[in-house]
Order: sequence, then C-alpha cells, then structure tokens
Amino acid sequence: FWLRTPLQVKYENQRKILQTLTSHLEELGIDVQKPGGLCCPLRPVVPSPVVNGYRNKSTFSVNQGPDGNPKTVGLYVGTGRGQNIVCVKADHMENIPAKHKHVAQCYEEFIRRSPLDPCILFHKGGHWRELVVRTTSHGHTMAIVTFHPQELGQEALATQKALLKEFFTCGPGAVCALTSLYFQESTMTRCSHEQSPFQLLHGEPHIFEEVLGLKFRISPDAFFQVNTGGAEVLYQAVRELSQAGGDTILLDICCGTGTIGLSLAHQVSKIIGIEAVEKATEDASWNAAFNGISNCEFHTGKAEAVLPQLLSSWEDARPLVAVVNPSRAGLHYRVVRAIRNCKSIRRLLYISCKPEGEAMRNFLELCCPPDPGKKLAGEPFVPTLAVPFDMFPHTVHCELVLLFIR
Ligand SMILES: C[S@@+](CC[C@H](N)C(=O)[O-])C[C@H]1O[C@@H](n2cnc3c(N)ncnc32)[C@H](O)[C@@H]1O
Repeated sequence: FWLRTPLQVKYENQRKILQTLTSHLEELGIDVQKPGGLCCPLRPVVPSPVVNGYRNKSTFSVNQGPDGNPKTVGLYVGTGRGQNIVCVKADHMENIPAKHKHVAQCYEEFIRRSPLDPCILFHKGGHWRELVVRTTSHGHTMAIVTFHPQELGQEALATQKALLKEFFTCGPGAVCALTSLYFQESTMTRCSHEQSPFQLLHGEPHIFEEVLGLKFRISPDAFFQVNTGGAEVLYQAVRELSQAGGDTILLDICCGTGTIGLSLAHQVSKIIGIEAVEKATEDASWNAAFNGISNCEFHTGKAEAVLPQLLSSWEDARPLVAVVNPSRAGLHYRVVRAIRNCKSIRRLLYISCKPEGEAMRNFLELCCPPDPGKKLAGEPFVPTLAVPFDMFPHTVHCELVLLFIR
C-alpha cells in the first residue's frame, strides 16, 4: 500500500490540468510537442518554505455554530444549496496562524456581548458580519470588521464603532495588540473601498511586509499573496524565468502592490504596472519610492482598458516581457488580444492560482492560430514550461507559472 505525499497529489493534479490544455490545443489543430504526453515540460511542485500557519490573511464568517449559537465566528462547513451550513471555529485549521484564531475568538466574544444581532441573511436583518485578519512578519496585525448598517442612523453607528474600538483597545480584545482596526459598512457580500470606505477606528492605516529585502506597504483592500515565504520563492522563480536583462521593459499586469515588478526592478530597464484597485496602485507607488526604485510607473484601471491603449502605439525597441497574475476570473479577452497583437512581446509568464478555470480560456486565446474575425493578428504563443508552486499547503491548490514564448 503506497501513500502519496501532498506534493505528489498536487503534481498529479497539475499534470491533469496540463493534459487538458494539451487536448484543447490539439482540438485547435495546434501541433504540440509532447514530452511525457504534455504540451510542455512540467517541473516538480516547488515546496513552500512554511507549511503550518503560513496564512497572512484569514477571513472568518459569522453564522450559526454546531451548538446552534448564531454568533459563532469561524469557517463554513456545508453548502447553501444543501441548506446545511454551519460555522465552525477555525482552531483545527493547520494553515491559519494562532494569532488569527485569537483575534477571531475575541471578535466572537465581542459580538456575543453585543445586543445587536449577527447579519446572516441580508433580508433577515442583523448587523455583525465577517472579520478579516491580516498579519505580517513585522508582527503587525490588521483586523477589518464588516457591519451591515440596516436602518441604523449615524449616531447609533457611531456608538457601535466606539464599542468595537473600546473592546479591542482597552477591553478584553486589547490582548490582540491590533496595529490597525478597520470598520466597513457593507450591504453586499463584498464592497470595494470606493463602494463603502474602510474606516480606520484605531491605529495605523497600513501594515508593512518584507519580501526579498524590499518593504511593502499594504492597504486593507490591497491584494497580497497569502503565503509570504511562498511568494518569495515564486518571485525568485519569476525573476529567472523572465530572463529579463538590463534593457528589458517588464509589464506587470494585475500588479497589486507592485511586488513582482519591484522585486525585478533592479535588473531591468523599466517596470510598467497595471492594477484595478486604486489603493493597491497607491501602495505600489509608495513602495517604489520607499525602496528607492524610480524606473517604474503604475497605472490604475482595468487592464482591459489600460493595456490596449498603452500597446497600440508601442514603438519602444527594447525587449518587452509580460508577467500576468490575474485573479480567478482570468484576463479579459481585450488584454490577451493586446498582448498577442503587440509584436514586441516574445515572452510571457502567466501566473495563476486556478489554471483549470478561466485561465484555461486565456491559454487557448494566447496559443490559437490568428483569427481575423476576433482581430487576433499576432503570432501565437507556445507553452514552453510549467512550474507549480505549493503556495497553499493543506489545500489541493497550487500557484502555476506557465511560460509562453513566440
Ligand atoms: C492574484 S492578484 C496578484 C497581485 C500581484 N501580482 C501580487 O503578486 O501581489 C490579482 C490582482 O489583479 C487585480 N485585478 C483584478 N482584475 C483586474 C483587472 N481587470 N485589471 C487590472 N487588475 C485587476 C486585483 O485587484 C489583484 O490585485
């Protein structure tokens, strides 16, 4: 009887994803090289330097616990469709650090003391909603509490904010030693800062993290890889795979706080970052300045709006390398088309946390034959190497880097 290690299981999953890509490419009539039956070599899964308690961000829900208490702070088990959702405490989770569990425990104590109800189903009323905890290796802790205002007026809201602040600064929650306490009024599942601002109730507006010797400022709504040690390993590999030299311009598409581009800035001519979340690009610009990096520019906006314009009149003769790292929704077709139609881009790194999802559509759009009907004129890309990273130990997921060249 042979038990496979978690990394072997993950490797098998990634191989299946590459097999699917290979089959789709063949269906498109593309003659793919097949070392080991795949369209490109698949390297072994790169391990995470930290396996337990690696998460720097955890999201805790509020719902009914196994004992029926509706003010339970934890993680969902069950499904909405099965109508059997229960909220269980996160104590058993190996990937969540003790600090996050402690803040969740304190928040639970706070809402159990509060006369206000939890908001479980929007139409049934209630107020207290999810808690996000972010920590950094500097020992910083940011807590973000989401609250449904329902019919409460400004005065009643101010009272609740004051009580929450008091609990975490001078009450039982003070043991959490929060660096920042944010409050967001939210009438939806998720709200951006623009839709409903993150209100700082206490402490510093940002937390700070170090990655590959650079210091990064992180706003409450800015993305940051959840496994900082894993991110360092990933970014080092991106450095090598990009083969970016002193005259290269690097496009960092979906750049978040600028981590990828800034960690490569010293070895290239220029970094151009594009990111939809305004606070994240503000962080990126601050991060560049703080770390003394001046060969970069960051554009706020959706990549599908910014990139086509940027590349349509591209005349710079310097080599252009693209790194794309979109969220699960993948890249908009206009982004792929702009990349394909820009002849200067010969090398592209696609980093995906869900390569079997929407990213698969992007891979095919990058590699399919030119299609005048879809205004895809440029030469197709060819998948050349796949490297999975164990960014999320204790889960089935990997971060996959696919290198495309043409
Ligand atoms: C997986 S994160 C990667 C961030 C960054 N590369 C990093 O390693 O920290 C994806 C980022 O894409 C941004 N994003 C999502 N949709 C976008 C779009 N249409 N255009 C530009 N950025 C987008 C998100 O806000 C998020 O910061």
